Amino acid sequence: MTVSSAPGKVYLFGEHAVVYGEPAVPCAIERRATVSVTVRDDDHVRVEASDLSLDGFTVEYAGSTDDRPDVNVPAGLVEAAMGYIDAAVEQARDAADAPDAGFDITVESEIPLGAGLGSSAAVTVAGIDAATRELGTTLPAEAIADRAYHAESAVQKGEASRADTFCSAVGGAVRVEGDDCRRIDAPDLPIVVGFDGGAGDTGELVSGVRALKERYGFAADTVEAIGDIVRTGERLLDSDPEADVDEAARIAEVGDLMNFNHGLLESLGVSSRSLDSMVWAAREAGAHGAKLTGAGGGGCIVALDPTPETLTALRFTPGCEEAFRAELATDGVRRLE
Ligand SMILES: Nc1ncnc2c1ncn2[C@@H]1O[C@H](COP(=O)(O)OP(=O)(O)OP(=O)(O)O)[C@@H](O)[C@H]1O
Ligand SMILES: C[C@@](O)(CCO)CC(=O)[O-]
Ligand SMILES: [Mg+2]
Repeated sequence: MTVSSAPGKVYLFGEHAVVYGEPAVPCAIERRATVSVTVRDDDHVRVEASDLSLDGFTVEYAGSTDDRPDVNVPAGLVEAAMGYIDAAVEQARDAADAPDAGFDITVESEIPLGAGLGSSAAVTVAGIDAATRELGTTLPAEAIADRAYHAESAVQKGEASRADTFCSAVGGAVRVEGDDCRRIDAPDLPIVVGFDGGAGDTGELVSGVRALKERYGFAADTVEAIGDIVRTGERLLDSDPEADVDEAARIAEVGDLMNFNHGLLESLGVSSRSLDSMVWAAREAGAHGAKLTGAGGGGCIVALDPTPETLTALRFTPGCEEAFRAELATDGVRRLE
């Protein structure tokens, strides 16, 4: 058996716009998906994913296309639920040149699904890494990232950037612009996450932004303005900590840019009432900045606050189900067994 884990992420800035070639800066956080893989002696794929619950049903399925789970939920939902694992299996078979390999796979995850923390990328990265190693091939993190991008992109019908998968594979803070992916230095950021208990559909939200952008020049300008925020933000993150910039002032300015970024995401239609109320609760509690993270529609916000105030305020905010501090994950994919 091989076991790999990979982290989730928050976006400091740039989600959605990154799909159209603007830069983005996601940061990996210490919440992980762990995938265990054992090769089988036939070509079947059996997946146990206890976090995948659809309207109260817990799904446990065998993953070969002719062997779908026997559960009372619409086939489309099940297909959507298992798409990332299926795509990861295909990538591993291709990487190890073993088209008929079968696997028993178990997925465990600390990352809420569909909530903007990159659960799909983490499961895909950890799944490809564990399955390729189980077939005797060990790939560098960058190659795992590339395969995970193609897997996510296939499931999201071409509507994916390299940002989530690269960040999850290599860890730390990263900068992604088109095919150019790199790790960057970032100051120690006091990240707080608020979660409304809900989820958004990444593919649908991305299509919604694309439609707005094609319809209105000012929506296309909004996407470009998000890119400008990222370019300003990355200069701030990159400034020499020894220089005469006061660290607290620098983090406060990063927060200002996050606030601006949230406003633009809201105009593009990807926020929600509960995301907005968590953002406002964080701002009123004195956070340096707050924005939705990931695809939006529901799920998580990210705020910066070194004090306990934002965490406390979020815990008392109607619509916020969970709030926690997130540590930067300096490792990306981790090989556990
Ligand atoms: N623990 C898990 N077990 C199995 N599949 C999972 C698990 N976590 C996530 N997935 C897959 O990822 C999908 C959610 O991906 P989606 O891209 O919609 O949200 P996200 O990655 O959590 O958020 P975002 O992309 O906005 O950061 C689930 O429907 C499922 O297919
Ligand atoms: C909305 C999006 O920008 C981030 C989702 O976490 C989609 C993507 O980059 O693939
Ligand atoms: Mg995702």
